[in-house]
Amino acid sequence: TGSSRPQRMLKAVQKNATKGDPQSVISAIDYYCRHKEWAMNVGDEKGLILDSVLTEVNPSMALELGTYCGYSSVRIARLLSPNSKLITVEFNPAFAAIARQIIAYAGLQDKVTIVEGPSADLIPKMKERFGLKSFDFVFLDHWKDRYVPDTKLLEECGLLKKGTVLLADNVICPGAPEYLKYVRNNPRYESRYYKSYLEYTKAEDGLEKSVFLG
Ligand SMILES: O=C(NC/C=C/[C@H]1OC[C@H](O)[C@@H]1O)c1cc([N+](=O)[O-])cc(O)c1O
Ligand SMILES: [Mg+2]
Repeated sequence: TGSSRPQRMLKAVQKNATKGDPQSVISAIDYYCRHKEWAMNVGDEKGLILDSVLTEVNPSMALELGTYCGYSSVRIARLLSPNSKLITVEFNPAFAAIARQIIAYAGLQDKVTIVEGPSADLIPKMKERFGLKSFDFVFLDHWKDRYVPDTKLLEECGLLKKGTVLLADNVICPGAPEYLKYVRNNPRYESRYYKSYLEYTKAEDGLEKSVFLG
């Protein structure tokens, strides 16, 4: 049978990007997905907002829920300080396999740990498995109906600390209405919306940044 969209994305990276150069990997994926075949990467426009929030937070320990092909893993990991780490959770093994190769092509494999499986099962095991106390930054980009339950789980597992920043993709399109209600009417979060566009399209979408107040 034919190739998959993630496999074609990896091919585009191998063909058009420079090994060890994260920016060229990002540009190759954005070019492919804008001109050849759309894919659900956070993309270049929302990616600039992700970059600016990351630069502001400068996290030591970052978590990403929803790796897909690793585009945002590369965007995040390329901006991390030395010794800072990204843990990224992906449910779909085929996606995880492609992401591993794209992250390695960018030369960021030492900063990124991909964990395969359902976020609901993996989050409660994070402290013991990675010897970490809490996350400074969380990027939510997985199934939109998992944003609220997984945020509550992160709270319950003591994985958020005062000042932890949650950044959620797709709060408008496809939409995460329950999540917006949860973080916006919650005294434990200070939330704001960054208006942008759905990746590679003219449709509205945006990122919600929510600071956990402890
Ligand atoms: O479903 C989306 N993301 C969640 C992905 C879910 C699937 O990929 C990761 C997970 O293992 C699952 O198999 C999504 C969808 C659109 N979209 O326009 O449909 C745009 C986006 O940025 C998105 O993150
Ligand atoms: Mg998304």
